[in-house]
Amino acid sequence: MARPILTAEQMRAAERQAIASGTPETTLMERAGQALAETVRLHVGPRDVLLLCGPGNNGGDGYVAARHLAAMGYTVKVAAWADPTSDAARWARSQWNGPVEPFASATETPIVIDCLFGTGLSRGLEQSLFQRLMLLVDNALVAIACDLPSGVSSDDGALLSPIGRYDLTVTFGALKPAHRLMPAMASMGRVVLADIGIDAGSAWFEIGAPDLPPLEPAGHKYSRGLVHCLAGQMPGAIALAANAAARSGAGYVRVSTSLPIDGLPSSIVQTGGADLQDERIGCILVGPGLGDVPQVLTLALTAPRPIVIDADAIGLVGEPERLQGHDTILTPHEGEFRKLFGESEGSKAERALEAARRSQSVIVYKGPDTLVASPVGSLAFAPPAPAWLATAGTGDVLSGMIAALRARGLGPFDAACAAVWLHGRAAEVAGSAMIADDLVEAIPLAIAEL
Ligand SMILES: NC(=O)C1=CN([C@@H]2O[C@H](COP(=O)(O)OP(=O)(O)OC[C@H]3O[C@@H](n4cnc5c(N)ncnc54)[C@H](OP(=O)(O)O)[C@@H]3O)[C@@H](O)[C@H]2O)[C@@H](O)CC1
Ligand SMILES: [K+]
Repeated sequence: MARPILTAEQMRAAERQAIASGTPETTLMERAGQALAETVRLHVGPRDVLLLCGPGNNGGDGYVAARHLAAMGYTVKVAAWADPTSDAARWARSQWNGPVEPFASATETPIVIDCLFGTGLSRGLEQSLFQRLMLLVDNALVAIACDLPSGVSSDDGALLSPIGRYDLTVTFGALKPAHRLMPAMASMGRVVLADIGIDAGSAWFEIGAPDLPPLEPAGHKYSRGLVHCLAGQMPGAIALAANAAARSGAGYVRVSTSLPIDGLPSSIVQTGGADLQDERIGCILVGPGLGDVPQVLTLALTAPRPIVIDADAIGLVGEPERLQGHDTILTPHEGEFRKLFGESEGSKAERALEAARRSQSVIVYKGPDTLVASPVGSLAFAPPAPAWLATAGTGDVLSGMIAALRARGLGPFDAACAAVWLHGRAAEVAGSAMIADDLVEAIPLAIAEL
């Protein structure tokens, strides 16, 4: 299931809404601190705990968690970097009966819980603070962040000051962009989302397992989706993409190529011609292995069909505005993105949305933190994907999967989201030593699990 992702401001608005509907702020904080303590109990053995509390509500969550952990039988120490400054945090502090030591005297402890700063972080931590925090975090057996590691900018995943490596991050109400964006996401460990009774909706969300179009009993190969791939100078890449399209459930995959391509399954048709006016085409795929052949992209853009533009073809687009009026999905990685859209300012999320708006295309902005942006402002964040996807050919596989799901009838944004999710899942199924060809083989297994 898709899960909403909220900026700090949206989260505060959702909190205000919950308070206006009759849930006091202290109740929300009680739920958050209790969820934090419960998550510790579920994941971590009975070792001594140190909670580090900041001045705001993140610190407030820490005092609540300390009380619950102590009641569960943990030996709990609390160290505060500053006295509470908000009413709710002052209340939480008053409910904690144990001692509170100064942050500077906190010593290494097996379980360290960072409740210094969360969504209210407004600048980097001062040096003495982040150095000591990193020492405590990196020397802990288990390090846990309350909402976010202190130093992370909630809305864009930037590090405002250096952070240590956490094993677990417990967040409340909704995921925040930083939980799914680099560089922050790499240091958060597993992210657990706790329900605290806040109703969170947003045009930004984490992609969940997709609903694929049902296969009609009376369907035939064309109704199940015809993907037409355009080969170029290095046909190996388009072969991989075509294979991935076929294994993603396209009824028919065809490759226009001037050279015979070795090793393609016989079910994938190779043709010398390129009749792109064929109304049965569900999606055209151009780019993998294309080389510097701009005519092929121009030809693809003459066809009034959905199109996936990947790899080399992205660099041949020229002006993003050229794609307006076409039904296009673009799949750039960082370098391809900057080549087409320039060195624009802003977070990855903002740049993805701006690129979608300028090109009136769905943008699959690839990386360890892949985003899918639509021209109308929807933004989907990929769930964490295996690191071993960073290997040659996996991008070609993704573009073939997107083309297949588009040809099968999903809209451009949904096709891209579904393919991104299945691509990550297929990589998990294929295992850490996979090559892109193994990833293709794993696609039907990932689909069969749905
Ligand atoms: N939203 C919700 O629904 C719920 C939210 N909940 C929890 O609340 C958290 C957000 O709380 P929050 O807004 O009080 O902000 P928080 O992160 O504690 O920090 C603010 C304080 O830190 C200060 N400060 C900032 N940067 C600093 C720096 N570099 N160095 C030093 N100081 C710095 C800042 O002061 P100032 O910037 O004014 O100097 C202010 O005093 C959220 O992450 C979650 O854990 C839950 O209780 C349940 C419901
Ligand atoms: K924190």
